[in-house]
Amino acid sequence: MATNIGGLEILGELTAEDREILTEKNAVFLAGLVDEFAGRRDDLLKARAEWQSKIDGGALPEFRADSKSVRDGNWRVGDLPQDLLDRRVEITGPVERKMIINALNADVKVFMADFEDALAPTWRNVIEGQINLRDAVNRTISFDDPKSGKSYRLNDDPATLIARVRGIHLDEKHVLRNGKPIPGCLMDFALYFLTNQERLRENNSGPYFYVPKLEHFEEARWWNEIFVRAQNHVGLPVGTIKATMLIETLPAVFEMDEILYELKDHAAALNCGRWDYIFSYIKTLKNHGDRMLPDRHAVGMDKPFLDAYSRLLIRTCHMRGALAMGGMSAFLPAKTPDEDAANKEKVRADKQREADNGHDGSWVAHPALAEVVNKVYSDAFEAGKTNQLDVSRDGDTDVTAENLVETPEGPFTEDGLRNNIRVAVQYIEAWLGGLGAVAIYGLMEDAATAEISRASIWQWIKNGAKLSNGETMTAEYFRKIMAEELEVVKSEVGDERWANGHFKEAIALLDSLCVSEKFDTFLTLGAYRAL
Ligand SMILES: CC(=O)SCCNC(=O)CCNC(=O)[C@H](O)C(C)(C)COP(=O)(O)OP(=O)(O)OC[C@H]1O[C@@H](n2cnc3c(N)ncnc32)[C@H](O)[C@@H]1OP(=O)(O)O
Ligand SMILES: O=CC(=O)O
Ligand SMILES: [Mg+2]
Repeated sequence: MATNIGGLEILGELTAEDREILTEKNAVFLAGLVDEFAGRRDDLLKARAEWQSKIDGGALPEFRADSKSVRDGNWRVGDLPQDLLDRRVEITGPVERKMIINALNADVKVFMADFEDALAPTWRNVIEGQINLRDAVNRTISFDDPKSGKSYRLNDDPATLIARVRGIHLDEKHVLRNGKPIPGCLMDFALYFLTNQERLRENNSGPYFYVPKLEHFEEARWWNEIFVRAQNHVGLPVGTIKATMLIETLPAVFEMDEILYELKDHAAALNCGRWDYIFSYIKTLKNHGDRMLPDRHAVGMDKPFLDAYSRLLIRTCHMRGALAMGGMSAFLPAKTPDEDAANKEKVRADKQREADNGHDGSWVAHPALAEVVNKVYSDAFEAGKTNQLDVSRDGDTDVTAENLVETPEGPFTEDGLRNNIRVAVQYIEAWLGGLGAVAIYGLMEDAATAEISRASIWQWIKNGAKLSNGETMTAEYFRKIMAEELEVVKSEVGDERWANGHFKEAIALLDSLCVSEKFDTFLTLGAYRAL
C-alpha cells in the first residue's frame, strides 16, 4: 500500500526508522526538486540520444565549437575546503553498514559512499544506505555481526565522507510524484543533503558529492542549479556543496573545461572513472567497426587512448585549481602470499603511472590496498605538499581529439569472450540478488566493469569481430560458447546456489543485452525492472 509523505507517493515498505529519513520536511524538499528538475532531466537524456545518433551515423566526437570561449577563458574553480585538499587515497564501497564503518576507519583520506556502480538499488539498499550514512555522519554508527560475533565502531578520526549519487538515467521506482517515478539521483542527493548538511558542517566538513556518468556540460549546469537551489533552501552560501565529477564517458572527456566551468563554485575535482569510460568508449563507438575494443584484460591504462584521457584530465583540472583524481585498479588482495604480492604489485604499478602523470590521489577497492597507494602518492608529492596541483608537466598540452579515440591494440580471443560471459552472468546474478559489488576471479566487479563485458560481446557480434581462433563472432557462436560457459559457472557455484540464485533471469538478460539489434544504453535499466 502506498504512503503519502510531503507530496510523494512511497510504494516501498516503510519502517519506523525509514520514516526518520523520509520525513515530511525531507519529502517536501525532494518533491520540490522533482517538480523543478525532473522534466529537464528527461530533456538531457533526449539530448544524449541525439548526440549519439550522429556518432552512430559515422561522426567522431570532437571538442565543441560553441564552448570554445570557455576552454580558452581564464577562470578557476572556487577555493577547496581543507578536508578536500589531501585526497591521496580514497576508498570506495556500497552504503552497507559494516562496509561504511570499515571504510571510514581505513587508512585513507576519503570514503566515497556509493549509491551507484557498487550498489544494486533495491528499495532496502537505498533507504538503509541513507540511515547508515546519517549514523556515520552523527558518529553513532555501529554494527554487531551476528555471524562472526565481531563488533564494529567508528575510530576517533574517520575519513572524509563523499556520497556518490545515482546517474541521471536511473529512476527510483518506489517513489512517485504525480504518478511518475522520480529520478533516483535526486532522491540520493536530497535525502543525504538535507539530513546531514548541518552535522557535516559541525564536523568541520561539508555536504560533498561525487557526480557520476556525466556526458555533456548541460548536465553539469543542471546539477549546479540543483546545488544552488538546495543551498538557498537552507540558507547556505553558494559553494558550500563541493562536488567531484566523474569523467567516465567519452563525450564528457571533450567537455571537461565546460563541466568544471558550469560547476565552478561547487567543483572540487574531476575523477578518471576508467571502467565506465572504457564502457563508454565501446558504447559511443559501437558502430565504428575500426574502433573495436579487444579483450577486456588487454585494455590497461597504458593504452594510448587511456593515457591521453588521464593526462588531459589532469592538465584541465590543474589549470582550473581542481584536483585530478585517479581511478580504480580492479585487483583485490588474494588469499595466498604470492598471489597477494603479485596483485599488490599490479596495483602499485598502476598507481605509479597515475602519480607520474600528475594525479592527486586515487581509489582503492579494499582497505588492504590503502598502504600501497598511500606510499606511491606520498612519495610522488613534493615535500610539504598534499597534492600535485602546482606541478606543471610539459607535453600535456598536445592531447588531440584523435588521441582520445585512438583504437587500442590487442587480441580478440575466445578466452576473452568466455571470460566476459562468465563475469557478466555472475555479476548480473549478484546484482539481481541485491549485491552491487562482488569479487569474481580475484577482481573487483561492479556495474561499470560488467558493462564492459556485455558491451564488448555486443560490439564483437555487431561488427563481426575475427577471433584469433579463426571464428567470426555471430549471435549463434556467442550462444554456443555461452551454453558451455554456463556449465562452467554452474560447476563453480554449485547446484544449490545455481538453483536458488537469480541465474535464470541473469542469463535471459545477458542474452538479450548481447544479441538485440539495438544497444541497451545501461544494463542496469533492464536489470532494475527485474529488481
Ligand atoms: C568502477 C567503480 O565505480 S569502482 C568503485 C565502486 N566499486 C566499489 O566500491 C567496490 C568496493 N569493494 C568492495 O565492495 C569489496 O572489496 C568487494 C565486494 C569487491 C570484496 O569484498 P569482500 O568479499 O568482503 O572482501 P574481503 O572478504 O577480502 O573483505 C575483508 C574485510 O575488508 C572489508 N572490506 C572489503 N572491501 C571494503 C571496502 N571497499 N570498504 C570497506 N571495507 C571493505 C570487508 O568488509 C571485510 O571486513 P571484515 O573483516 O570486518 O569482515
Ligand atoms: O566509477 C568509476 C568507474 O571506473 O566507472
Ligand atoms: Mg563508474
